[in-house]
Amino acid sequence: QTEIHWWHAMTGANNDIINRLSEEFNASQKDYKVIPTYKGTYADNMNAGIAAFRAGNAPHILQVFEVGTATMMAARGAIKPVHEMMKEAGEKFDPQAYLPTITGYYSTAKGEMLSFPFNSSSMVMWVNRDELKKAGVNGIPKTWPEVFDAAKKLKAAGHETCGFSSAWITWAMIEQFSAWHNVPMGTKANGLDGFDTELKFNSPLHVKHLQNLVDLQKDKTFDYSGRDSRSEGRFTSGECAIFLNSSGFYGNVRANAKFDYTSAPMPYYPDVPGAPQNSIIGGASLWVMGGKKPEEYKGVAKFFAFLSDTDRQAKLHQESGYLPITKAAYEKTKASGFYEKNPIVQTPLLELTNKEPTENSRGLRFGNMVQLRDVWSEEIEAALAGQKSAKDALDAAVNRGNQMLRQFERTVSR
Ligand SMILES: O=P(O)(O)OC[C@H](O)CO
Repeated sequence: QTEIHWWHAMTGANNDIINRLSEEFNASQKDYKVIPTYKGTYADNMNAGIAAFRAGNAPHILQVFEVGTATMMAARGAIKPVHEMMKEAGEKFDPQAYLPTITGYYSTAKGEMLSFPFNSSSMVMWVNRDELKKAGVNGIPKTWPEVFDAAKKLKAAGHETCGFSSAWITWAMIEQFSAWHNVPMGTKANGLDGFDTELKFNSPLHVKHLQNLVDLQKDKTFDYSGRDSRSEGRFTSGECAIFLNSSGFYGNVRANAKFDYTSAPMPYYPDVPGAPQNSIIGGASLWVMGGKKPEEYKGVAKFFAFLSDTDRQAKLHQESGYLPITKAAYEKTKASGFYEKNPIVQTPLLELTNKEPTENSRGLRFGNMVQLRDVWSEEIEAALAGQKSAKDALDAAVNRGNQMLRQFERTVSR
């Protein structure tokens, strides 16, 4: 039996899904055994995979979050392009079967799929309806000013440590925020049209938004929840009744929240013309590592074909809140009337397709993005702590980020 090692970053309900998929695949045939291993956060997992490649013992499959895409693409030799592997393995593979909004992220300009889309998400606003009602908030807030008002009421009604909050601070307040308001995060369609891109997210709108968060942080009407999603339990525990996080949070919400919850589109500023625009995808894809034996690639290809099966995809989407990866899985879910009964799962799809994407909302691809996020978070944290003005923090985030982008450009052109 040929072993296929799969390193991932999924916890809780999503970890259960990874284990189940591996077991099902292993039971479905005798030649290959998929062995999943949890390696920590997305950033930890990616770093572990890259370090292992250098040491000559990389896993076959590495789950990498969307912001690692440019780095993986540039890592020639370290990766085996998925379209190439599927072809060599003779596995049935039709790139047209997958949703283009998702595959576009993971493909070359020529449309060649480099990594396999697995758990794509978008960001939504998770809401605790019971607490909103208790605080006297009528309906679900749609705009940022409405969220701020609701958060003040929640605070007054007993949510002293958290009026509202968000996981993934930069994903929420810079990346998704820019797309949702149709303002550029950077030039060159946010890097999708070339690595020679420059960051632009220190506009008056971005500064105004960060300033609002800084003001509200003072008495915890907004309370910071960190750079990734490790504090998402603040929603399921009931502490924060409004919480921006991935749509892929659904499984954990269902398993842990003991209240009436739902998801709603991200808030927007109503005075911004055209807002809301459309959201962008997040989550992760599966990269196949380079330097493995043909027999091992055959097994990986078989596993990807197994994952693409319509029923399996539909189930994955419906259970996890991640997006359906194939058109067939989406159509099947829609035709079954699932979304009418489970609107929570439809929210990210409605956001992604809210309007035809523009240069500002097709997505993003910045080199060194994992490190960029840390620098941006550091600056936002300084502003939230009152050490810098919102404007200075965003100017610094942009300037430091641009330097890192130039460094990345030099590395890839070598
Ligand atoms: O929680 P996920 O898996 O949807 O990922 C969220 C962000 O896109 C990670 O960069």
